[in-house]
Amino acid sequence: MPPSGLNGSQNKHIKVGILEVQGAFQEHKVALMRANQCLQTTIKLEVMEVRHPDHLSPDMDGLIIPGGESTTISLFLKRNNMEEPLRNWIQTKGHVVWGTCAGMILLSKCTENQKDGGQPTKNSPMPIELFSFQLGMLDTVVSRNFFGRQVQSFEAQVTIKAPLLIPSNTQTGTSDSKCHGVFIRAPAVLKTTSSEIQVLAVLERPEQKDSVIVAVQQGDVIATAFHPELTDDLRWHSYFLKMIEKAKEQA
Ligand SMILES: NC(=O)CC[C@H](N)C(=O)O
Repeated sequence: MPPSGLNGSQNKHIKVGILEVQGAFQEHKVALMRANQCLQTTIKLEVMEVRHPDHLSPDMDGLIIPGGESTTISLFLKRNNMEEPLRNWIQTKGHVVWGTCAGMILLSKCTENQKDGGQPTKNSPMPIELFSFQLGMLDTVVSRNFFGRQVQSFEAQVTIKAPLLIPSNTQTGTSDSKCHGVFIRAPAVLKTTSSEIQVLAVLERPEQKDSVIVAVQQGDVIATAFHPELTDDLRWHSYFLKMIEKAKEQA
């Protein structure tokens, strides 16, 4: 009998889309495939590119919004008439979405440090169609470029605050409560604005004597300010696949 990492996973088919506009979409794809192998399921995982409204098919189960530049990504989505289809797709029961870095910004309801062409202000002279938008799926206030400019990008240990629910017999990374975080001109969550938000990870900064929220979950939506796809630790991709399986069972 094949080992089953996920309950009742035999012969299932999961489709995951990756928004392929900018960022490490190839790395996300490889990590998803490896995570699925490591979970030792018999789930058939299909990874598909998402660049057009027609790609947002109702039978796609999960979507990753990779990093990049959130204004550019949102303008791409707008110009390709993907804003509403994407919102509708995310809000459909059983669909799971994960935003990394710029993806976290796009998923958040509120953003600080928005650049020109970002969120509309009352007296702005720019035509409205040039404004970027946010999907508003997370009750969070996110600060763009929270840690500084590109040259201030860094790598650091992140403290995981929630069990990532990975079976201990898999090779999906260490089982301790830390993971390696790659922060590239990363955002951070300044504030959570509802009790539905679960903090998944924080970055402890002893020098500043604070701890910054860098990963959150609200229902079937997760967001990480850092880039697990750029490390060998597959726990986040495994967690995402498990969320999909659970959402599929409940849908
Ligand atoms: N690595 C990233 O995705 C960076 C995000 C970028 N700083 C933004 O504001 O959109």
